[in-house]
Amino acid sequence: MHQLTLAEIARGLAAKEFSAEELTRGLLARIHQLDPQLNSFITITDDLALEQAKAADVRRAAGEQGALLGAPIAHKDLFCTEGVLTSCASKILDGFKAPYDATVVARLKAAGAVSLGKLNMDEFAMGSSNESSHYGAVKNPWALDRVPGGSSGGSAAAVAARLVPAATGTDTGGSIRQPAAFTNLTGIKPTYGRVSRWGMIAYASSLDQGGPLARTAEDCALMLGAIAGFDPKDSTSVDAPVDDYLASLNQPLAGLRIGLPKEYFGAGLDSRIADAVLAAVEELKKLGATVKEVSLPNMQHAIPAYYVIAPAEASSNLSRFDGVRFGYRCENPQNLEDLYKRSRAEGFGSEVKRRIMVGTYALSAGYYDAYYLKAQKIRRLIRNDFTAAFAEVDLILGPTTPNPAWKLGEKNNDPVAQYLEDIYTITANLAGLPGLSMPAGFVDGLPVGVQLLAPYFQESRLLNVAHQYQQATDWHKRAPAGF
Ligand SMILES: NC(=O)C[C@H](N)C(=O)O
Repeated sequence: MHQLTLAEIARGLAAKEFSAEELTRGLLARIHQLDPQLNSFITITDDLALEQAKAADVRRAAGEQGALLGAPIAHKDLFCTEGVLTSCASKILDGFKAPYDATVVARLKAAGAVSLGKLNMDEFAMGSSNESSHYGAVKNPWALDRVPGGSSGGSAAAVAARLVPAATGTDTGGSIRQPAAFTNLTGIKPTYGRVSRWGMIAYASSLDQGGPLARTAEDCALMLGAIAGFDPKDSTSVDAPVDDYLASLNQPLAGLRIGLPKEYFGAGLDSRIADAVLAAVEELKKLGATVKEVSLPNMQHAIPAYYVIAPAEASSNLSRFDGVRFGYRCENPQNLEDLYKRSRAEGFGSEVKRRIMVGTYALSAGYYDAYYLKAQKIRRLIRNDFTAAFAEVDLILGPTTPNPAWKLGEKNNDPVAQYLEDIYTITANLAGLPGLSMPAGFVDGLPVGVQLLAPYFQESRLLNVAHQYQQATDWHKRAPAGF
């Protein structure tokens, strides 16, 4: 049963081929058996999952029919889950049980999805390799000596290893798309404002967006349909109707205009990844798409701008972790200042501290204009580049990452080397655009991702193109050996 996609599970449950309880028991056993190799789960909620599965079976027996009713999923550990440990993979939140559900969690719960637990990640979502977690690094099921990507590395590893058919993730600078690329999954970062951030522990609030990681575009469509939509509890949530993502999957691609930004195929890109991406373009041409070159001239400034804005917002957001209100508190504080200082010094890991310091510096008097304000101006230029490109094409296509998954530990001593790996994903966050990564081949047995970017709120277009591509190819069906 673990081989089934979310959509296949939905059909199987509807046809009463198996019950939610059977499915849940099977997957929980699989997680206990196989996850010690991967470390993708921080918390496995066996009892709660079985309770939810039984409740879903009761609802179905009473005539309810929702596609996700009884479907197993799991959540990145930065979504608040009522009564369940929510750590953001940080020692500072060790032992913290959220008092309420994030909107994303609540919506999936209401749809009847069964949560199997909480997934490992980079601490506070800061990282591209899932090595900064307080609970240890996550391993890539395609090569256990390699990183699964980050920060949603636990979500990616668990879904790729068939421990759960789909999972939530969040994407501030690529954290859904890059791990999806490294593990042969499909992942979509929706338009900023499409999915509620309520109850999602904030990293960089003007960039963060939640979304699904799954094995197919169809599964992403199913899950996104359940979590997208206006939420009055998130002031940045957009009050616009949600498309029927499943309904548009089967639209033909004839006449689709694809733009290949020349900056996405320049220096730094592994030529074997370039070849795989161009082969995907050929496949899309066969399906009726036309292709032309476009330009995003300000892309070269994206990494410096992102790595000023994201730490600046993080330094503000993370000030709430003071040793008083949540999670970890140092022993024997001598006074209030000592309590703050030591709780934070002992509770945060080194990458988080680095970003708090960079961000505080960038926002400090005298430097604000030179760094933060300038980065915001670059952000506008990047957005303008996309607006100009989308006047000519419907979709932008390129590699998701410049290189395949690297070895565990390889980039640990050089944070900038790791930041540079985000080159193709962060522009979508800076501009607020939706982006999707889909499997498109292998390099030395390691998965390669193709990234698709669309204008605001055109998630249905991204899912449609990825689904059509997946009807014509089978890269996404390949499973890592041993899982
Ligand atoms: N959170 C993300 O989207 C990952 C990005 N590499 C970062 O560290 O900020």
